[in-house]
Amino acid sequence: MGSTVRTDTAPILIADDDDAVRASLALLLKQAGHRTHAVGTPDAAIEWLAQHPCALVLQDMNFSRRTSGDEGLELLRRIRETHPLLPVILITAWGSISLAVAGMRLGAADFVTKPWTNPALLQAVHTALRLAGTANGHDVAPITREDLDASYDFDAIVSADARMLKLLQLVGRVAATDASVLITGESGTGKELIADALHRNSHRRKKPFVKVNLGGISASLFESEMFGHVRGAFTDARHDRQGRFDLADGGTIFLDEIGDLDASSQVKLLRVLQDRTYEVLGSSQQRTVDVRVVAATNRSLADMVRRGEFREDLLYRINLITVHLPALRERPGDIPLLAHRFVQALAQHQGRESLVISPAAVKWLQALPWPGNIRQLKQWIERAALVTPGQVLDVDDFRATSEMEGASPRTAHDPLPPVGTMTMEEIERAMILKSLRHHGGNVSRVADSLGFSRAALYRRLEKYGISV
Ligand SMILES: Nc1ncnc2c1ncn2[C@@H]1O[C@H](COP(=O)(O)OP(=O)(O)OP(=O)(O)O)[C@@H](O)[C@H]1O
Repeated sequence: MGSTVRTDTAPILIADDDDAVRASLALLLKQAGHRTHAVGTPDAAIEWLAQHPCALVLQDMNFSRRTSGDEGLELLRRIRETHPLLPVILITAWGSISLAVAGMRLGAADFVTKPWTNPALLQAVHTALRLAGTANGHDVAPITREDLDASYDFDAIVSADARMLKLLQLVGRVAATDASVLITGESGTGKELIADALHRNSHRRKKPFVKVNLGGISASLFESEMFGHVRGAFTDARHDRQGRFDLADGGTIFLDEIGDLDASSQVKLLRVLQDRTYEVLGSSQQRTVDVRVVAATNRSLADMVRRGEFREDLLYRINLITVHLPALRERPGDIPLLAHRFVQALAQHQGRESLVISPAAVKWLQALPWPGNIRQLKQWIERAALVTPGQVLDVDDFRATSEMEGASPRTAHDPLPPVGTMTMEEIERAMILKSLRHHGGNVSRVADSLGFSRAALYRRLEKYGISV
């Protein structure tokens, strides 16, 4: 589980009133190569911290007969006041998840639940130590693309946008840790590409990268899909089936469209993410898994938490780090780079070595709003190359696609309804209906033309009550 490379030189402080817990934590951490110091009260913890360097605090939530957890939260608050950058991991009891959530809000680095599993606890400790090292090393100087390419493998990701470069720097740094990462952003902004980059730049790169589209898995199939089943586990289970977690063991599991997960599957996912253990359906055997979790969504999980549609504890579990990808219209400077890269790839692929895109066409593309982001840009270029017999892709070659999809440059005459007459949702609904009519109800083509994945389109069809 993880590596046992020492990333700290200062000791880890263990604060727990139970002698046995202190002793077993100290032993576990010592075996993993860390120095420790243990105390039994919050006051002793604060006193020790005032006089010693410390790499991380592992603290219990209760120090007396009271079991409210208030003492733990108070200790955390005091530590944050004097040591704002020091990572603190809370040890909470199962069932007191709201306490863990309160602690995360106060700035805890992570929480482990009692009874803990040693691999999960060590993974949390190593991740928090590595991330703390990362945070303390924040640069002030802007990063250049050359610097990034010298340190990381981001070959597949085209961008020179300052916001993207900063974000890629963060991706490169957290890739080395086992921290769970949540990638957000509109459809087609490159979330999967970033997930892949996290894996590629991690110590897990030679192990599997397993993508699971949670939007496509029904609640009844969730366990069998994720944890596997043994023959006879249910009526249709004629063979043993390996689950996705097992397939990803040692590597990275990419949970795409995590905002689409129903309530019962959310609990099941939380359990395995918490303990790194699960049971194969139909067998009572517990399995332990060593995975790095990366999740993605184009929905706002914070809003979903507020509406009671997504568990807050699960959100904290999956987003130790959040990476938000800007929409393509927010980084139009990347459009020429992307366009040239896509044309180059096509030229190679189709053996049309001299295929290029004209400067005028690039400029024209830069003025478009790109609701389907980079995926849509790529599709347009592929389509234009398909219909163009010549070697130069020009404005006219794109115009046909644009007219077909009802898009036009922002600088051209304004085809949009007057401000205040339609909401974004109404526009989206109207556009989906228009595209459905145009493509005779062919969902794949509609998804393609709007720059959505099929899953994303189906979600919208359901949301707007459109049946096909
Ligand atoms: N920065 C980039 N450089 C080159 N290609 C990119 C970049 N970003 C995205 N792409 C390409 O655009 C397409 C869409 O990207 P990706 O599938 O990663 O988006 P996504 O955000 O995961 O979409 P969705 O939410 O619909 O699943 C892919 O073909 C990907 O290779």
